[in-house]
Amino acid sequence: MRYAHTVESVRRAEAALMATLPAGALMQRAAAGLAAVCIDVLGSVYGARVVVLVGSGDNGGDALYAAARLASRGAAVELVVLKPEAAHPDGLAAALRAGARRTDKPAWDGVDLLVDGVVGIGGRPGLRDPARTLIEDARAAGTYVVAVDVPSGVDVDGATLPEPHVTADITVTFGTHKPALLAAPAVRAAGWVQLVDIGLVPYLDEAGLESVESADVRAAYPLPSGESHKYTRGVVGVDAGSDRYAGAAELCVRGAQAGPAGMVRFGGPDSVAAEIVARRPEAVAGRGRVQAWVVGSGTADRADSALRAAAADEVPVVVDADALAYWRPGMVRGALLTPHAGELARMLDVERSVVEAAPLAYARQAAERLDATVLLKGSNTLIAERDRPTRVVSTGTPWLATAGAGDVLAGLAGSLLAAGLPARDAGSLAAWLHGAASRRAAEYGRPITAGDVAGAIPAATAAVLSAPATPAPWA
Ligand SMILES: NC(=O)C1=CN([C@@H]2O[C@H](COP(=O)(O)OP(=O)(O)OC[C@H]3O[C@@H](n4cnc5c(N)ncnc54)[C@H](OP(=O)(O)O)[C@@H]3O)[C@@H](O)[C@H]2O)[C@@H](O)CC1
Ligand SMILES: Nc1ncnc2c1ncn2[C@@H]1O[C@H](COP(=O)(O)OP(=O)(O)O)[C@@H](O)[C@H]1O
Ligand SMILES: [K+]
Repeated sequence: MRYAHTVESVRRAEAALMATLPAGALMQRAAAGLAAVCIDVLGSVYGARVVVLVGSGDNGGDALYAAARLASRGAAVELVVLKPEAAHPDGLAAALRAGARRTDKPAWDGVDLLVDGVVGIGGRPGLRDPARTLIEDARAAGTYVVAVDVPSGVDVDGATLPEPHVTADITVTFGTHKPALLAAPAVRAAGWVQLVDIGLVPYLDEAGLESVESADVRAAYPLPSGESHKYTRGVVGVDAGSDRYAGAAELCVRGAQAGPAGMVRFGGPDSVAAEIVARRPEAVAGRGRVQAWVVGSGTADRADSALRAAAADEVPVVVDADALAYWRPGMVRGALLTPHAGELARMLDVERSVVEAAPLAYARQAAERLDATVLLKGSNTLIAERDRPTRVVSTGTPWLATAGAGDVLAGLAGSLLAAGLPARDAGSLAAWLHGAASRRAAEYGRPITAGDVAGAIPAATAAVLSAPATPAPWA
C-alpha cells in the first residue's frame, strides 16, 4: 500500500519527531529532498532559471532552503515573496546569501522551473492574488512546475479540487502522502508524486487512505491448492440480465469466470440462461448453493426481487446497477455495493455533480449510511468501509469508461467474494485487476470493449501473481 495521512495526523507525528531533533532539522531534510528532485528535473543546474513562489508559512520555508541549494550550485534563482513581512526569515536570508534575488514580476519566457511554495498542509483551499495570477502566467508560458508538499490550493484532506489551484508536473511530498495526492479529483493536480523520507513514519498513526499496489494484490489473491476442488474454490451465483439487457448478464458471467471461484451459477431468467449457457458453456444454469451472489447488472425491473432472493441465502452479495435502488441498510452482512457516481448520488439523494466533486467524502458517507462496503467507480475507484482506512485503486485507463465495464467488475468482485475474501479486499482486488486488464487490453492507448477487459483479466492476474515478490520500499 501507499498510505496517506490527514493534516492533523501529520502535525501530530511531526510534533513528536521534532521533539527528538535540533530546531530546523526537519525543514532541512524536506528542503534537501526537494532540491534533489529539482536537480533531477533540471539535469544541468548551472545557469538554469528557477522561479520560486514563497508563501508565508513553512511551505515557503522549505522552498527557500531548496532555493538556497539550487542557487549555490549556480542556478539563477528568482524569489517571488508573496508576503515579505511573513516569509520564513532564516530561509529567506539563506537563499539571498546563496545568490538568489527577489522579483515581483518574473519574465516567464526561458524559465526552466517554477517551485510552488505558496502553501502546504496549512493552506486553505483556493489561491489568492498575486499567487493566482503568477501561476496562471507561468502555466500559460508552459513552465514546468514542481509543487512543494502539495499543489497549492487543493483541499489536502478532502481531495476536492477548488479553483483556482496549482497544477504541478511533480509534487515532492514529505513524510507521507496526503489524501489529495492519492484520490481524485485532487490527484489530477499533483502530477508525478515523489515521497521524501524525513523520518516521520515511526510516529504516524493508522492511515486514513491507502492506495492498493500490485504487492497487495499478490499477497491477498486466493490461490487454489493441490487439495482444492471446484466447490472449495467457491461458487459464485450471478443474477443479472433481462430480456432487454441480456448482454449485461454475459459480461457479468465473464467477469465472474475470470476470477478465482471454481464455478459460476447463472440464476437469472430462463430466456437469458439459455443464451448464456450456449455462449459460456462452463456456466451452470439454475439456482443452487453459492458462496456469494452478484445481483443487479442489467436486471431492470427484476432488480428488487433478485436482490431479495439473493439476500435470503445469507451469503455475501455484490449489489450492482439496478439492484442498488433496492438496497436497505443491514440487508446483507458483508455486502459490496458497486455504484458509479450517478447511482451513489441517487442513493444519497444528492446531485451527481456533488458526488463527482467530492467522491472521497461521499464514498465514506455512503459506507456509514448504507451499512455496507461501498466501491465507488470512477477515474480512480474508492472502496470505503466504516471504521477502516478507505482504499483507492488507480490502475484503470480512461478507455475503461465503456458500456458494460461495470458488469465485468461486479462479476469479478463476486468471484473474489465467493473465494472467501471479505468485501473490502474483494472490491480492492477486483478494481485493481479490472483496471490492469483494461490497460493491457487497450495496449496502453486504443479503444476497448467491456468484453476485451473481461478477456484480459486472466493475463493481468498472471502478470501480478508471477511478479517477483520484492517488497515495496515503503512496506
Ligand atoms: N511542521 C514541520 O515540521 C514541517 C513542515 N514542513 C512544511 O511545512 C508546511 C506546513 O507549513 P505551515 O503550517 O506553516 O503552513 P503552510 O502550508 O505553509 O501555509 C500556511 C500559511 O499560508 C497562508 N495561506 C493559507 N491559505 C492560503 C491560501 N489559500 N493562499 C495563500 N496563502 C494562504 C497563511 O497565511 P494567512 O492567510 O493566515 O496570512 C499561512 O501563513 C508543510 O506543508 C511542509 O511543506 C516541512 O518543512 C517538514 C517539516
Ligand atoms: N475516466 C476513467 N478512467 C478510468 N476508469 C474509469 C473512468 N471512468 C470510468 N471508469 C471505470 O469504468 C467502469 C465503468 O463502469 P460503469 O460506470 O458501471 O459502466 P457500465 O454501467 O456501462 O458497466 C468502472 O470500472 C469505472 O471505475
Ligand atoms: K505548495
